[in-house]
Amino acid sequence: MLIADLDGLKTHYRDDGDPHGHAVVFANSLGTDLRLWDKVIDRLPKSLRLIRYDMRGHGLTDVLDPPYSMGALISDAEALIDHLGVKNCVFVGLSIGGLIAQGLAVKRMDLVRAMVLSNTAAKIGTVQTWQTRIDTVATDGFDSIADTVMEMWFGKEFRRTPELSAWRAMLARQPIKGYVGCCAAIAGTDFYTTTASLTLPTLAIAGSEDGSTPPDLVRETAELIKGAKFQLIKGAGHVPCVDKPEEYAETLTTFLTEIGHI
Ligand SMILES: O=C(O)CCC(=O)CC(=O)O
Repeated sequence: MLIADLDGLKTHYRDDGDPHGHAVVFANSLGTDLRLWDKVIDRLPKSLRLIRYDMRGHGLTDVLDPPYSMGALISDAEALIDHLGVKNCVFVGLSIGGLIAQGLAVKRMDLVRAMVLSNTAAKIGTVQTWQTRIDTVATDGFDSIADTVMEMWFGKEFRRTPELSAWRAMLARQPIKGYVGCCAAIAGTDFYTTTASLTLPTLAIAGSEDGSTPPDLVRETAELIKGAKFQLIKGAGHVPCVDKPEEYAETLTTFLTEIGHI
């Protein structure tokens, strides 16, 4: 098991593939851990260096008291990448991970040469919707939101499979402090202006059945960035790396090839 001590924050990560290969760094969505990427990593060329981590308050990474700021989540990603001696990675961020990608690309152009904004936007939800989520989870726990969240996370077809219960369990087993801490970070983030200043190669991915960041919202963010590509995965929900992993890996591989990362 790999743990990096990032200025006191013990961060759980995995570093797979070729240690000398071009690096791809993956950042998770809210309420998930790094297993989110298992099916995609298995389908990517092993000539790549494939790094994924549990963000603060999630998985096996330290849980600090909430609230968290988006700046802190971006600094955590930055510190891990520096710790691993990586430069010029492609940063793949899903939902809150995509907010981290946008912030990191603005802050550290030397670390990020291209980004994949998966099921994300420059701004997700409103302060009010996130405050309601924080209050509900803090008072009633994950059972009060889990069924609704599963409908947002996965396309209809996948929700009929037995695997759904495992993802529901992953959500329910996240530390509540970590989850609400990250909800607060999303609530306070609006990257419209800074993301519009970005010029790095960008691929935006949306799921046609995404109930959290619907395709039009993802497309609107892609359109802020000159030259960004947009790919819709049909039948996928908010986490297409889980419910449509073949299509996701293929889309990612095509992009990595186009930009000369493979
Ligand atoms: O998935 C995320 O990182 C946050 C966006 C969201 O609304 C998904 C959810 O509600 O679980």
